[in-house]
Amino acid sequence: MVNCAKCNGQAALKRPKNGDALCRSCFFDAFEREIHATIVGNDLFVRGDSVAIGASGGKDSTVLAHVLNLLNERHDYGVKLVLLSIDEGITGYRDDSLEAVKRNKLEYGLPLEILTYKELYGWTMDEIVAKIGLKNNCTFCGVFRRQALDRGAWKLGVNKVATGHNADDIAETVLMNVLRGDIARLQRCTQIVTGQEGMLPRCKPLKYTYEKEIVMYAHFKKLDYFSTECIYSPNAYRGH
Ligand SMILES: Nc1ncnc2c1ncn2[C@@H]1O[C@H](COP(=O)(O)OP(=O)(O)OP(=O)(O)O)[C@@H](O)[C@H]1O
Repeated sequence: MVNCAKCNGQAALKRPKNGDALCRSCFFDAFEREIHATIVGNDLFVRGDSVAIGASGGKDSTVLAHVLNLLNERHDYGVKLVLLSIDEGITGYRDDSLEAVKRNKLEYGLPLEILTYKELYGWTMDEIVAKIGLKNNCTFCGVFRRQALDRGAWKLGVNKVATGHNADDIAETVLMNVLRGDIARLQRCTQIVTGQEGMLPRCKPLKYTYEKEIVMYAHFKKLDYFSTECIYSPNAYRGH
């Protein structure tokens, strides 16, 4: 038996982040404390903020919604949280993942707003892919989503957006920008708060959280999320 490095009980995992052997409860504690430290250390929220959590139904945004809701109560941030989902119109993917978001809305007691590409742009991603095929479709979708999240946030009257981007996502983005030689983006992409002119600030509370630990946390906490990859992303540069 391996002992928990914190409480000496039975360890349940070895943390990918630092190799510590921890029991479940000490892992939850460390995981949540680190996200709290990121929020406080970077002044991500101030009392009275209204924050839309970009909720895709995937593991990252589900863990983000769960942890923000918990920390907001535990540490009395005084922040109003709302779930904001964008339905890109991808049959067999987003329709299923949005069902997970709807269940989370009930579980966490948070309001949920869903905006669709169809109503915003007149096209679903299914229709776009039928027209342009599986080349550059992720680029379209990414640009649309960024704007859709912003429009949804204005509609909800919030002053900030939080997304579930994690440390692995950011490392991938750094690598992609190096390979593309995109110096401007390389500098921007590691910032914890972004927001181009005229857009609401966006923050990434999971910036220092490892993807593997997010999966472990979601698994041990039995969080309700949808784990399939987008059916239209096999050619995406990120995956490559
Ligand atoms: N359809 C969407 N609606 C709302 N927010 C989204 C949507 N897609 C992505 N996001 C936001 O952007 C973040 C990063 O997007 P990414 O494509 O990595 O998400 P994912 O793999 O679909 O799901 P997740 O990141 O939740 O595991 C998400 O964590 C979420 O906050």
